[in-house]
Amino acid sequence: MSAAPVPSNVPTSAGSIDRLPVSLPQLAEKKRLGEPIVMVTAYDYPSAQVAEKAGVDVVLVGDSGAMTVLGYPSTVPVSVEEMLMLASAARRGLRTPLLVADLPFGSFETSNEQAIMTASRFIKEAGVDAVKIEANGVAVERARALVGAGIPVMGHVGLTPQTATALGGYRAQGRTAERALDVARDALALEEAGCFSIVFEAIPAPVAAILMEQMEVPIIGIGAGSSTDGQVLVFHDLLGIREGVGARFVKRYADIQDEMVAGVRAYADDVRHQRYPAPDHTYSIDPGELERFRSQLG
Ligand SMILES: Nc1nc(=O)c2c([nH]1)NC[C@@H]1CN(c3ccc(C(=O)N[C@@H](CCC(=O)O)C(=O)O)cc3)CN21
Ligand SMILES: CC(C)C(=O)C(=O)O
Ligand SMILES: [Mg+2]
Repeated sequence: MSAAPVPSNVPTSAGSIDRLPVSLPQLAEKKRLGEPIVMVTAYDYPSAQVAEKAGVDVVLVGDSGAMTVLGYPSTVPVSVEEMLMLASAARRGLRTPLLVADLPFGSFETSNEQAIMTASRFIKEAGVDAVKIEANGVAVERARALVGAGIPVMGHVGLTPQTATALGGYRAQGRTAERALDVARDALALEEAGCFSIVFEAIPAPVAAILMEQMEVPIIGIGAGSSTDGQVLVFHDLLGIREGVGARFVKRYADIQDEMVAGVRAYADDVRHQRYPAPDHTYSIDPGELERFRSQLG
């Protein structure tokens, strides 16, 4: 008996029944045991495969992909359709890590219904395990609604790039007592709303450390010091695939852009000097067939 055809909108590796992703309880257990949680972004099939092979715990299809792979000047313009394409591609390259996708700006703020409809698309069409939303005036209510609908939600506080204009640009947050209290309120409210984990982005390390005393869910930091339960970095930043965003939290572990430029330059050089293609790179044809072809062509 042959299997029924898979509808084109069903992610084939995504929902695969033999997949055993990192679970939410496993992340909570890592926090309890003090084992750091490793998260990295990925935006396509090869970057997801790299994250998988490197053995990370969580992969984030960040809306930073708006900037790193789509070339937008900020994360704000990226659409749900674009994010779904990135997330679907990442999904096909992953088995084990938990896959989380950012809900893009404008895709969840209007109503709880809009948030659930958007998040459901990420889960059903792209096969993600959870969604992430940035703190804003409505995020707590949306997080509660999403969790109530059975959708795992990661929160994001501190520097929230989707509302960076209101925050004064891509600037560290929580640098006065009042502003640190704002970050604390966001984090505690998102936790109370049912988020299984929260990202702390660009806040002073001592502020994060004090907040950590109160947080019960796993906290993933980026520019929040070493007290958090895990760390996240953008794939293209840590590998040097693009020029950095200039954030002090970026540590570069490779210079892949240099290697990629060198590779393409060597290829261009080979073509221009007729070193490529070599005979090994070409296809043969039976000499008789070739002679018939030549004579019939006229
Ligand atoms: N490639 C990339 N990596 C990221 O980490 C990232 C994105 N894109 N896009 C969305 C946001 C934007 N992010 C950023 C971008 C810049 C700074 C930055 O320049 N920070 C400076 C100024 C700090 C301040 O003035 O307080 C720094 O020194 O860290 C921080 C976070 C983090 N996210
Ligand atoms: C930096 C992480 C937390 C993020 O939100 C993204 O990559 O979009
Ligand atoms: Mg993001």
